[in-house]
Amino acid sequence: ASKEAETTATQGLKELAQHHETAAALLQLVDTDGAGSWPPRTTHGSDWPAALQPYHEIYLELLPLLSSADPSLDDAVSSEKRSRYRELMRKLLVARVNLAEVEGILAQAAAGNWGVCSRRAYNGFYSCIGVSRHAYRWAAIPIVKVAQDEKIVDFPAELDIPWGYLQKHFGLAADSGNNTSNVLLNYNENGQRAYKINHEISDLVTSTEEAFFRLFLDVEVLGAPIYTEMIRANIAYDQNDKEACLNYMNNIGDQLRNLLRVWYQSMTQVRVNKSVWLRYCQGFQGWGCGRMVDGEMVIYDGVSGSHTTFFMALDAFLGMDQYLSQENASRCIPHNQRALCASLRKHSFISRLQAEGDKDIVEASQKIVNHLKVWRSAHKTRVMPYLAQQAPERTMMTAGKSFIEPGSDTAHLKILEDILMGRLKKTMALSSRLLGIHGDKN
Ligand code: HEM
Repeated sequence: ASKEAETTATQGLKELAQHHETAAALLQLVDTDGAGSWPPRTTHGSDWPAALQPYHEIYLELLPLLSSADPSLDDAVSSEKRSRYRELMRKLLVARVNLAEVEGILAQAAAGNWGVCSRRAYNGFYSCIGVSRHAYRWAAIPIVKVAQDEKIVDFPAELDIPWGYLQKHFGLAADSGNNTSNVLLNYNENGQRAYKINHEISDLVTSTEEAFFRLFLDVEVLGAPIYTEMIRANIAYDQNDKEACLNYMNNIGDQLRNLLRVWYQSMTQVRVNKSVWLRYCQGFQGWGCGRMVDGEMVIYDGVSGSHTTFFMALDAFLGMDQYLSQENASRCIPHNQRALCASLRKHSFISRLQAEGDKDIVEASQKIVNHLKVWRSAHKTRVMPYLAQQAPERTMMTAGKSFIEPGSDTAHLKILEDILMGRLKKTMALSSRLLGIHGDKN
């Protein structure tokens, strides 16, 4: 979108924010975390304050060492490779990063002084540190057993101290990166991804990596206008303007169909290849290590598709409960995204729909829920084979579930399938409830 169009969009939102809490929550997200737009605006590297730039350079310099075409099955070889990568990263960080200056910039931003570092640069820096932490944690792609067995990782201060500021700023608590840091903020406004994870392994790995991560951006690009329609639908329903509400609900249905079409077209074997996804895209985004917090060992999960802002917001708009546990949400979802969803959930009118007077809105809601139901069913069917791929150098671990509990791979896959099935069933129940409203009337 042109700058002018974005300004108009923000202006429209400002107007709405005076009337409704949901709009105020979206405006807060767009203005601050989004640096004035959604998906969030970012810059990487050269537009940053000079003191932050070494991080960008170091990640890119070490990128060729991260992934390999032939992961070893020998623990000693893997350990040696990991130590080499980590030592090199530590050495470069110590040599080039002036931590006091970096802290100075982050402290200024924390105090609201954005003159020293634009929000777009701050966003890009969050991505760089998030991805660099994952690189340090694994030090190799594909990830290997010896690294999975490591439950406490001693990060360099250069990666820990900025992370503390960044996590505090965005309002979340995990040691690991999340979908916002590692995926969304990794793209600049031209759709270029700054921190790739595989370097010249094969065309298949490159194209799979590109297509897979790009889908999360595409969902947010297509989801952004839907947030405003949801808010307008809420306002119209609260004002008893049923005709306007119906229009907005129909718009949501149409736009959702388009968004999901992109998802269905992208999550295919041609674009996201099963033979390389698990080893070359997924493992790195996992985490599975942690630290002692108040005398208890806390293990963090890594980046999961379940962090996708759009699906969280849609569930909230429909009045569904949150997929993530409160604990996981507070670890992995930035505060302003959680606040938007909480507000959409609080103002959801779906459970208030009546047979008398709301028939058309009920129908429009049903269409939306049906789209979501079909997506949940497709997601479940399509993704399970990706998780079942062979990766002898590692044990099973999805990004969203670290699997610290023992069990066979089949048992673990069953746990995941059950989780997805549970969510599908809840969506089906909502669909039936909406159908029941008609049933009562007829
Ligand atoms: C190969 C690709 C994928 C695999 C193997 C996969 C796997 C999974 C698994 C195992 C879960 C449940 C555990 C957890 O919470 O992490 C999950 C949940 C979820 N995933 Fe995916 N996923 C894939 C792609 C995607 C994409 C591209 C999106 C969205 C752009 C997405 C969105 C979600 C959402 C929203 C949930 C929460 C459950 C729900 O709302 O039904 N996933 N995924």
